[in-house]
Amino acid sequence: MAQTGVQARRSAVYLLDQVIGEGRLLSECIASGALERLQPAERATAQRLALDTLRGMERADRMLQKHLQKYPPLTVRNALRVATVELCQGGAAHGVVNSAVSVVGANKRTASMKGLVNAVLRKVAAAGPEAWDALRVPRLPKWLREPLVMAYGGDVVQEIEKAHFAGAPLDLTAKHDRGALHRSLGGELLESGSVRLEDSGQVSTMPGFKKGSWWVQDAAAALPVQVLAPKEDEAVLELCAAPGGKTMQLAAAGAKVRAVDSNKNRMERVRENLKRTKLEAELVVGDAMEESGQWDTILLDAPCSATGTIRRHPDLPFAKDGSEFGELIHLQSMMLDHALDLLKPGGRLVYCTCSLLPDEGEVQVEDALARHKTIKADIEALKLPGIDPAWITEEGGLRLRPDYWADKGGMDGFYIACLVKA
Ligand SMILES: C[S@@+](CC[C@H](N)C(=O)[O-])C[C@H]1O[C@@H](n2cnc3c(N)ncnc32)[C@H](O)[C@@H]1O
Repeated sequence: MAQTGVQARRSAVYLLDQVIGEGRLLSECIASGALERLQPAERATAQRLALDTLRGMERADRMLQKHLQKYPPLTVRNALRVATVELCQGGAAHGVVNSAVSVVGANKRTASMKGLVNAVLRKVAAAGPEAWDALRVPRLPKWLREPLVMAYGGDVVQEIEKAHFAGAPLDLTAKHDRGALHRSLGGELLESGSVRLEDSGQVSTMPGFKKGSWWVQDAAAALPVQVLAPKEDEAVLELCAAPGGKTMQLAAAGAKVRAVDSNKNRMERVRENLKRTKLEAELVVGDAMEESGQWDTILLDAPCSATGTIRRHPDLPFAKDGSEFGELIHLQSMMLDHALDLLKPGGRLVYCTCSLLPDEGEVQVEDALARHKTIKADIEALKLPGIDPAWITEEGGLRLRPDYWADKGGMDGFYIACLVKA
């Protein structure tokens, strides 16, 4: 058994311990150096194993519970989960079981459980992918499932869960020429303009990445700037800009962008992204609530629960419990009020969140329209190629869900509204 496989699995188990035990997001763990000591290939394997295990956690636990009389410590449970997902997704039993035994054996506190791990995983391997496939699609935790069932109904939530379980393809936004990007990388050119790839490999080694001809951006996340439709040389205030996917779209369209974000580290990523793509914007590290002046065109991509991105971030339902969402919802309404105050008469503002919760989308805009009598929702701006008019909501926003475009590989959950001042 290759030592590299053991390293990657050990790191995957560590990531799961952090997410489930400490409530940390994978992105935070990785940014703080959790995978730093691994070679690039091991790092990719560790991340893939952690993501696959989080997506399949409910099934893995159901497979394992038959063979466990009581729950072992979290690290051992996570080693069992990683191995179960690998086995049930076709991994070779001998290598997977031996690696899991090595991972557990390498830790003094868990070494005594090597025998248990070996015995349980051999039974899981015998049950195999058939038993796995017969289990239901993993469900969201109750704290998130309940409000979504209230909003969309149980059948839709099951479809959303299917999309979460399937994961997400890789969507790219072209700096200028989407046709050329499609010809160079293949995949599918979506009606909305994104190029969608199924199996990409390492992003930074793909043709055109170093030259800055494109960037990674979910097809749904690329829509708010299309709704705003900035013109060449138009001045745009972009509130909450980092890591800069929308900043690059605005700048590529020729807009003069003032991009504001309060997080210095995240703003560094905007700077790097602009440098790679050779695009320009004025970058401001600061609080959106302290912006002043009057603008014709504003984009507000407010901080939110990010529950629309679970296909890519299956750690979110495990790391969070919804307790901080109330604060975010309050911040969103304050930011929306402030941004509307910064809007000149006749100006337009696009408000968006990558959330599935109506409290962060439909309800925010409905309430803002009630508070600001001079503001109207512009429904025409939402009618973009690839967008079903049935997705336009009562108050005049656009609700996007992971179960939409199911035959094409889905999209992130998003809410977008275009508000104009009389
Ligand atoms: C949804 S993300 C923005 C994503 C970004 N627009 C993009 O497309 O890449 C929300 C951002 O809001 C920022 N943020 C949170 N509170 C803020 C505040 N009070 N002022 C400015 N930015 C804030 C966060 O740092 C985070 O980068």
